[in-house]
Amino acid sequence: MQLPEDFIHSIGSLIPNKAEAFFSALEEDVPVSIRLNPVKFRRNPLCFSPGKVAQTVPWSQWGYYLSERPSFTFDPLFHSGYYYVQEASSMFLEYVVRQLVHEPAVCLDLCAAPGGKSAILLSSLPEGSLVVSNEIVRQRAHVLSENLIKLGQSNGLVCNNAPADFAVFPLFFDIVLVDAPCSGEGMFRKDENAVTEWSLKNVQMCAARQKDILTDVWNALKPGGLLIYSTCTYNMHENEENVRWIADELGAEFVSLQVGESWGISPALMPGVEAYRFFPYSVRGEGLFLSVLRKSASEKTGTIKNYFRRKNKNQKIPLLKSEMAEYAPLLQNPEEYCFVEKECRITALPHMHADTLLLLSEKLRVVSLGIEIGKKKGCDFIPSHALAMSTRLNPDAFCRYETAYEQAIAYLRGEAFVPDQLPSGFVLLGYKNEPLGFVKNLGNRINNLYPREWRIRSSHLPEKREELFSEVIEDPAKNPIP
Ligand SMILES: C[S@@+](CC[C@H](N)C(=O)[O-])C[C@H]1O[C@@H](n2cnc3c(N)ncnc32)[C@H](O)[C@@H]1O
Repeated sequence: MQLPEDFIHSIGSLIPNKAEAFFSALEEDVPVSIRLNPVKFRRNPLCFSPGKVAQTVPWSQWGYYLSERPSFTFDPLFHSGYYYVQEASSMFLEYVVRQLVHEPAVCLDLCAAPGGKSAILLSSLPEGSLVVSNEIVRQRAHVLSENLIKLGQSNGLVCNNAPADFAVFPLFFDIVLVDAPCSGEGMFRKDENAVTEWSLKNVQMCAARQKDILTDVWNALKPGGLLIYSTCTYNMHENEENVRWIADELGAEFVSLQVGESWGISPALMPGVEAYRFFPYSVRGEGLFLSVLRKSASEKTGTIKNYFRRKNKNQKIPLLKSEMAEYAPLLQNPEEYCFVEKECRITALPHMHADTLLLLSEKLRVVSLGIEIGKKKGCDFIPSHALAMSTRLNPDAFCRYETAYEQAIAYLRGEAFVPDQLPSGFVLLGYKNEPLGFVKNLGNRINNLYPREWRIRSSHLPEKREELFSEVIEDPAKNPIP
């Protein structure tokens, strides 16, 4: 790897005693890891195929290092949201959440695409929490939405806004995660572009932009709320200097975490700063910096209740309680949801978050929220892919058809799907018992309803079909499933 001279010098002064170990670690292979989707796993516990898993990720209950990189594109379970391909260091957020958050929280993931950290928040925050996943770049916001829809949770909202847009929600969020856009030094091993785009000037530009982002969103955090700040870079300008600045200028105190001694996590490199650093010479993962700060509780208090006194005069999305009966059978525990309609699309919102979600929808550019149930088309109702992915789908609402591997791949490619015997009407296809999506059997033809933009585009199949999961428990004791 050809590293910029200035970067070599900056690492030399950042970690003089470890620089050599650092540069040799950069020449090593990138570890491959996945994080199981707990909600889908609990519902349908499958076993890893023998030899696929090398080790568990110590700071994550659901993270696994794989023994080699499989072709994820050709694994139907990847498309059904059974797991998320995620770099191991970033799974540390799961540990942070488990250690610090014990009450349901309203959480903003400000820089969320492609969605790895939102996936963790959605599955690790206490039951009853709500996660707003925001991404400023429109196209990336759609990728974010796709990734989160596959996870099948109903307690989320995906939006496409600038950090300053959250100024209309003063003191609203219990937790704000800023996984900031950065100079990406921690990704050099994974991403050659990160190396070519790096410069000292870019580091300064990133550090200044991070401060702007933090300033813009700060007022949206409740007094006493948690700010989790992270980057995937090593230099102090984007890390310790920025969190020191948050503590001093914005008014916050550092929150300490107890971390496992054998995990290889390093402390902050600046006195008086509490942070957790992941270097590739001591941790199996890429570079990560993470620090948690608690906003001073002394600021004037405002609670979410205040919002609801002022809001709802111009409610744009009518609640459709009267039509609930029609959609209720599609969900398990339908009494926990209300149904809303906008532009012929029906969405189920958890009752406990409906007011908050509707309030947020008034001010933000929403990409997706709750569970999109389906679309009205003339007299027809077409179930949406989000319903197929949802863990709240009533398993008895649709006829199901279990596909063979080749059929599953053909379906995910958007090809015509011709099984032997398929019930008529909407049918939910599955693979290894995990829903893949809907088809509509019209008798003379079968419509493939898998979203066009999400299809597998590659036309070849890998020579060897090596699946990550098998249903067969050959020796349960040997399968490292939690
Ligand atoms: C490190 S990535 C986030 C990764 C994500 N949290 C995850 O775990 O998958 C940073 C994100 O910030 C977005 N971004 C870039 N400029 C931004 C800005 N000025 N304000 C907010 N977000 C920005 C990028 O588009 C990118 O998606």
